[in-house]
Amino acid sequence: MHIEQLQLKNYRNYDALEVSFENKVNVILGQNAQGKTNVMESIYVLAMAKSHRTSNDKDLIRWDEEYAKIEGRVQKQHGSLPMQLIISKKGKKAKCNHIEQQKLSQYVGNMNVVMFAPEDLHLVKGSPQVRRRFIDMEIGQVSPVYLHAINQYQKILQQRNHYLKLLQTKKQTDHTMLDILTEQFIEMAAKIVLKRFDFIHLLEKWAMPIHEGISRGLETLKIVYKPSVEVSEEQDLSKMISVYNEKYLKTKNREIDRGVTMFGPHRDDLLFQVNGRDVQTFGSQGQQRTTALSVKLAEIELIHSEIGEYPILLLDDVLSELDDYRQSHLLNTIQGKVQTFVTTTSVDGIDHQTLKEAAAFQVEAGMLKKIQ
Ligand SMILES: Nc1ncnc2c1ncn2[C@@H]1O[C@H](COP(=O)(O)OP(=O)(O)OP(=O)(O)O)[C@@H](O)[C@H]1O
Repeated sequence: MHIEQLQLKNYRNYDALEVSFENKVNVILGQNAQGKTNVMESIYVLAMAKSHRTSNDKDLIRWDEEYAKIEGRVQKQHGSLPMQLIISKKGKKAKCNHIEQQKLSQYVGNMNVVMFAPEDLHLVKGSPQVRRRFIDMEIGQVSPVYLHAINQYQKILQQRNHYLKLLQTKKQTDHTMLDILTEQFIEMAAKIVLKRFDFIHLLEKWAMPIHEGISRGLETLKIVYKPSVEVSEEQDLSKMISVYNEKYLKTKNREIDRGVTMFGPHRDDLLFQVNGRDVQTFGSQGQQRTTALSVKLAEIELIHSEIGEYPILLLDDVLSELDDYRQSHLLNTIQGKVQTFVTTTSVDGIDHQTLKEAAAFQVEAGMLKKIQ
């Protein structure tokens, strides 16, 4: 799939923008703080209804304005798909094919993107929260059911935490409500973790050969899902639920003491191993970069295998961060099959045929113009 046209209104430092892109590599050139990342972010937000760099939607609205609007026309195998997202201080409204979507979980997934930005290096060395967010966003793109489950889980988790606080502060003494909430919580937890096991399995399947290629056959990548409870990939839903129930009984008193939920997918993590060792702890900078790059490239293939179309790739400020070999590997992989956006302050040092044939745009103070 590819985005043919993008329109912005009051988005970050863009007052109004209307631009057509090409179904190949689109290079967005500009000095610092001119609006390169903002364009990339707007494409990401149009697809995911969430930013990759802020959890506060209001940040996306141009200062002193009431709302921001992103519109795009996405060309897919089965035709053209207009997408629209309006972000106001009251919330978000999403339209797909001119029809308002009641649930954002139904909207997300119609347009698929993979973003690779400097922050993605945190995927390996950052906190578990970064990796959980990555898993949820990526599964959500290919499975609206999962996105819905995650939203439900967050709601139950909040209610459960609230009730645990009441028990902790003795404003409540009856445990019946906690048992009811826990039953719902555990069912959602088990469903989410089952889906995550499947996803990680697939991601590893795609990432392993890619990583081997980038490391010239020297490194074997493994991706391991680390649950906060002793559940495993081999278990079915009912077995998992019983493992969670045992955990609940064991930790119930401590949870009440602390007033917070102490187990569940919101506490799980992901481990990347190269040649049997944890990359986060033992990996060199280079190995961490290769791992992040392999995972991103694997995501592209995974989305393609799940939905039958390649997603749009957004490379924000990362190309110049990669050495020549990794740069070439990346550009060779996407060449001719993935619509790609690349931001950079200068094309010096990026010497690849794909970029020489790219469409180029110049950004200056929130204005974007095609230059070639
Ligand atoms: N809500 C907003 N309203 C108006 N301007 C904003 C808003 N949010 C950010 N900006 C401004 O947008 C400008 C451009 O930001 P952007 O992150 O796109 O820069 P960039 O071109 O990617 O730069 P760099 O190369 O340094 O990453 C910044 O000057 C910032 O102050």
